[in-house]
Amino acid sequence: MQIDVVTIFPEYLAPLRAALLGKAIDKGLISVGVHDLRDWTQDVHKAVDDSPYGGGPGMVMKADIWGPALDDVCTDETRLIVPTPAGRPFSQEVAHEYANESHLVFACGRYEGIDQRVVDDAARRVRVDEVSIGDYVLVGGEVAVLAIVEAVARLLPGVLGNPKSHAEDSFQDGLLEGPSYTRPEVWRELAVPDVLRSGNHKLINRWRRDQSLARTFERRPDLLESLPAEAFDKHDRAL
Ligand SMILES: Nc1ncccc1[N+](=O)[O-]
Repeated sequence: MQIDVVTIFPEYLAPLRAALLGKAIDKGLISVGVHDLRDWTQDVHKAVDDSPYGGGPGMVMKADIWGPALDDVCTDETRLIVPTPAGRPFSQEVAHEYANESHLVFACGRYEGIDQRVVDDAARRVRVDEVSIGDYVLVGGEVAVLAIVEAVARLLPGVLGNPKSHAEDSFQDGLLEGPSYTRPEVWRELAVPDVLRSGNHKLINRWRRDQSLARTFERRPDLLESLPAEAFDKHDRAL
């Protein structure tokens, strides 16, 4: 998978090459290009923004800078992703969608966003997604790109050591993951739940499912409501 990021803060994307992603890049599973938007400016001040039509606070990033940058970076295969608080919610399901793509381009907006015509024009040639990683306002899209790329990259075959670990991911079965434990057996007088040391895998799986349902019910009842009835077995319903 080829990932390209266009940003005015290329150094913000340095963590992409660290740790898990660094290994994926070394293995050739992912190649990452980070491009400085200012390379497409023509003026001596390298201006990338201007005041908004219609007035209002802040600055808007210019279409006549973004357009040429995306023309150079995007191909016919590109899925263009624009992180914005006004976007559709990013989720594990969307991460799986993106993991099937061959070329992701991320446009990082700063200030009050990017002139809408950039998205409208790009949509004539490539698939464009405006996505949000949460209902809060960051200063720019770079942090969202780091989050999205990490969520996508870990789904790629060969990136994670143990491919089975996706199966236990939170949200994989639509529920939150329950609690985990490891040695020592007792720590500050807190003992690991006996069932986990019983070796009875049927009981262990049942206990884990109950913990997952209870945690989801308590913290994210919305996830339970969005699951179809057949997602629950008769034991679940008895809870
Ligand atoms: N929440 C956000 N704030 C600023 C830019 C992008 C954002 N997002 O969620 O993708």
